[in-house]
Amino acid sequence: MQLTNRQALTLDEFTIQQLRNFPNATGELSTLLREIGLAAKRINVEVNKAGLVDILGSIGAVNVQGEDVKKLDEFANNEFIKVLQHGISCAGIASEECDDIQIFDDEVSCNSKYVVLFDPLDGSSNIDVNVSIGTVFSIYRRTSEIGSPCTLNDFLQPGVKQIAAGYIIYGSSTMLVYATRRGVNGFTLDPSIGEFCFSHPDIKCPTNGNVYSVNHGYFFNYEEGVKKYIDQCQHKAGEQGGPYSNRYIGSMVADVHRNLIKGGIFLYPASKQQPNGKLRLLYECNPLAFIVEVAGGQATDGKQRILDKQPIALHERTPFFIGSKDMMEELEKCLI
Ligand SMILES: O=P(O)(O)OC[C@H]1O[C@](O)(COP(=O)(O)O)[C@@H](O)[C@@H]1O
Ligand SMILES: [Mg+2]
Ligand SMILES: [Mg+2]
Repeated sequence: MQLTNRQALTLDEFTIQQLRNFPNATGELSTLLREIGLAAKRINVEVNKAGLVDILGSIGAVNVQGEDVKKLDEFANNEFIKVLQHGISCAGIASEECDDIQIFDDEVSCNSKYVVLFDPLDGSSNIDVNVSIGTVFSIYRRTSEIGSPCTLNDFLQPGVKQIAAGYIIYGSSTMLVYATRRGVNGFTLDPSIGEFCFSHPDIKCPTNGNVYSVNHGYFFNYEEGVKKYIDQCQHKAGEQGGPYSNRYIGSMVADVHRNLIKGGIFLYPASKQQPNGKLRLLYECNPLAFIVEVAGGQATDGKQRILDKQPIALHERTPFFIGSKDMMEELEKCLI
């Protein structure tokens, strides 16, 4: 039985082929996506042998968010920075694990047009227990002058200005999914050749679904509208007749990936303890909102479209609701 599709384009081949549609393109974005693919493969190798080598557990420090930094968080962060700094397309980065932006000030980087924001490992609480985790990234064209070092303002752009965004999910297989305004495509890592291969063309988010993803433990701390919607999910019959199913992995990339493919909604609302929610606008919510919107879904903070929010600070947090269009519209009615 032939299980590997040998016809599938690799990520590198795919991005090079895409260039044929844009004869004037410089190829910088394609190069950047391939560099991100390389960082992802390096991280994947470590994630896959995490129980065998001394890479589980914490480094014994907290990050700028006040959260415990795991060894794999640090490894993934360093790997991303190294690959992007050695590459030719990125002028600087912002990361969940770095207090401040990192400006690459060598000549090649100063002449690069893109900045990249990322959450190197998403789902930190799942790292040590072999549950799916992810990486999220967001790409903007810089607004500062090419030829000079990038600036903070290059990173504080609303999500609607993203040129591309994506995620890697280290799950039962490892996948890289990325979106440009033209569409969302998915690539599965084929371990036999060590390449991401084109497996999920033109991903569309189903307009409806049966799954809602939320941390029920905080239920009594959510605002009334959110509680009303969750209550509705528990009582309302989904397409298959029964009530909606609750699925909450605790790795947002994995939860949103499932809902993107099968239909569903993910909620991380504000609560009494976390009045701005938990998730970070720039490198968690914006990229996922961009991908899901290009795929036909929606994403809001409960009041406003995520992609329209003007960021004020690098690590700002926001309540986050994202998913299938019809489910998002139902939620909106409850939040009024
Ligand atoms: O345990 P909680 O409060 O439900 O939070 C889980 C959420 O926090 C996150 O782990 C935050 O991401 P990091 O692990 O990158 O900090 C999300 O992936 C996940 O959805
Ligand atoms: Mg995260
Ligand atoms: Mg993280």
